[in-house]
Amino acid sequence: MTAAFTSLDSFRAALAAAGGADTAARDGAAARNGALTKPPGALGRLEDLAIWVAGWQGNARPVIAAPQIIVFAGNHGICAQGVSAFPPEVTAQMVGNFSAGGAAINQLARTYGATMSVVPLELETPTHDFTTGPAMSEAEVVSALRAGWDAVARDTDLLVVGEMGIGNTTVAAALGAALMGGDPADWVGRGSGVDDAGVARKAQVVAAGLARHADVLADPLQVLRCLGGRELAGMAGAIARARVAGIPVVLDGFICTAAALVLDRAVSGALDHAVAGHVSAEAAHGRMLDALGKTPLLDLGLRLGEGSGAAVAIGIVQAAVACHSGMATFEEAAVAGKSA
Ligand SMILES: O=C(O)c1ccc[n+]([C@@H]2O[C@H](COP(=O)([O-])O)[C@@H](O)[C@H]2O)c1
Ligand SMILES: Cc1cc2nc[nH]c2cc1C
Repeated sequence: MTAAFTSLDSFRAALAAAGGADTAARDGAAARNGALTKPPGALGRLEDLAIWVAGWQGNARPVIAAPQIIVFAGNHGICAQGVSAFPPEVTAQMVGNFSAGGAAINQLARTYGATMSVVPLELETPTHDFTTGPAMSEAEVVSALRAGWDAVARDTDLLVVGEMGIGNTTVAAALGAALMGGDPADWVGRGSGVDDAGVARKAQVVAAGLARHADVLADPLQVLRCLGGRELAGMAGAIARARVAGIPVVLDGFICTAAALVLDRAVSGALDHAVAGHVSAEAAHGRMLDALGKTPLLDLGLRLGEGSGAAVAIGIVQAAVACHSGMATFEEAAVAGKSA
């Protein structure tokens, strides 16, 4: 699926042109849900999830036969400022681990029958330190958006995007602060394990980035370019592609949601095709999900990234769809309906 955009403006236009869910399929699924052999509402949020998938798949009896997980990787100039507990080489080393099948996300992909691919984005060329200049040029951010767009397979029926990028919790915090406002200190956390001094450094770096790029804060795609990272742009490109293609998406943790937030702020309704798979232990994630009006499916204390929380939530969506599409109706099973 080759991307139809070559600039941030044409990316925004492609996203804005996306259609909505198929209301006939959604209404059909709601009617079917009401006829299934269970007390009304007894499957709770699973019922809403199945109807939501039906709308985006355009099928009142949806299936999840081809879930896809894509892990984007990128490196960050701000790592030189001591914002992570791990050295930046770990990003490329983990890409090797993903390719060899040794990471958590490999095991989760296999567990839920999802295909998994990893997309390293110029790891040997970290983004520019955003405290001294824009993280990326327009050509660089568009290239990463296109890599994400093109990575979505044609037959995908449920998409998870994840990331690997030492330093990227500081990037996500900068995006959160830029797009939602508030004190930089409230957006930063321990990430992959920094101490109190590291958390304080992260807050200073975010504050410096906001001051340096004050002139672009009103434009979400320029915020992505100036304060973001390649793996976040890759995720944003893939989520946007899914929106245009009508593929439902499960969002992962803090970094994935920050990338998604950019789309929501750039084009209203851009995340109508997305649910929140989980809430991360990184405290600011919950605030971001609240702002997006998304209630996470899981709260397991995860703070790994890689798409791991969303991958576990694939199982929940599969369960919802299996019940919806596989259950008998009261009539088919000759079960008496509610008497009063
Ligand atoms: O997904 C999350 O909510 C999450 C929370 C904390 C850390 N991470 C992962 O840890 C890395 C970033 O942590 P850090 O401390 O280097 O900014 C990056 O590879 C993320 O995938 C991910
Ligand atoms: C080892 C390691 C694995 C990861 N997976 C996602 N982010 C990560 C960060 C680190 C440090």
